Amino acid sequence: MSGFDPVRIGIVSVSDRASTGVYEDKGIPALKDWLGRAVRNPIAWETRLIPDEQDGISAALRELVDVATCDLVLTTGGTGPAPRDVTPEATVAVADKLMPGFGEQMRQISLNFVPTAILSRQVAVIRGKALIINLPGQPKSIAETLEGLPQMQPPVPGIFAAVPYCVDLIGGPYIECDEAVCKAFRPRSAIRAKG
Ligand SMILES: Nc1ncnc2c1ncn2[C@@H]1O[C@H](COP(=O)(O)OP(=O)(O)OP(=O)(O)O)[C@@H](O)[C@H]1O
Ligand SMILES: Nc1nc2c(c(=O)[nH]1)N[C@H]1C(S)=C(S)[C@@H](COP(=O)(O)O)O[C@H]1N2
Repeated sequence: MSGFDPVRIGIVSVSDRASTGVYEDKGIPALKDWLGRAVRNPIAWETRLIPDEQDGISAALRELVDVATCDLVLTTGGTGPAPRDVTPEATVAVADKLMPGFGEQMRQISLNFVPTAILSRQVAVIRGKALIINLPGQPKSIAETLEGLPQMQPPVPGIFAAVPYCVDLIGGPYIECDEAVCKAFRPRSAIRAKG
């Protein structure tokens, strides 16, 4: 027994071209790589590679939360202004609650990497006992937004620092991070004593 709660994580790569084989999907591997390094809990993965279709994206999110019982779902792609970029609309359509701070913080972080950061309309929402977060489609933006720039002065925290406590608050598993990758923050009263 590892002593860590098991966590079920859904990953949705939204890309017309990757889902039809025009290019290889790099979104799912990039998310698995970063999360696999950052999260110490045993992870059960649910992955989906789908085109930029609003109803299909919403259906995948509903299925991952309601049927596959994911605690956390991350999407990548389809957050921009192009006509087929509809991931934020599909995500809001399945929301019980909006969590605007995630999108605000991601755009701030991304401005340190690209001047076009504000073109991402990414959102985060709660559905049931799951947190759903949109990330941009550029595979490199995954580590950029999740990890931030902890070495910078002053440090820019990545958005994943707030994910474990958010998941606590909605009744999910106690997520623990490898501090070398991500310094998660919880108020002292919420930190679980080591068993
Ligand atoms: N799943 C993916 N795998 C590999 N590269 C990707 C992926 N998604 C996006 N990219 C890269 O990031 C760029 C910007 O992503 P964006 O989501 O805007 O793609 P897009 O232009 O809408 O095309 P598509 O939906 O066909 O991936 C793409 O042009 C592509 O180079
Ligand atoms: N961290 C980060 N954020 C980023 C980018 C990036 O390369 N890195 N690309 C930007 C660009 S160019 C666009 S158009 C928007 C939307 O991207 P998407 O449509 O691929 O989701 O994300 C923006 N946010």
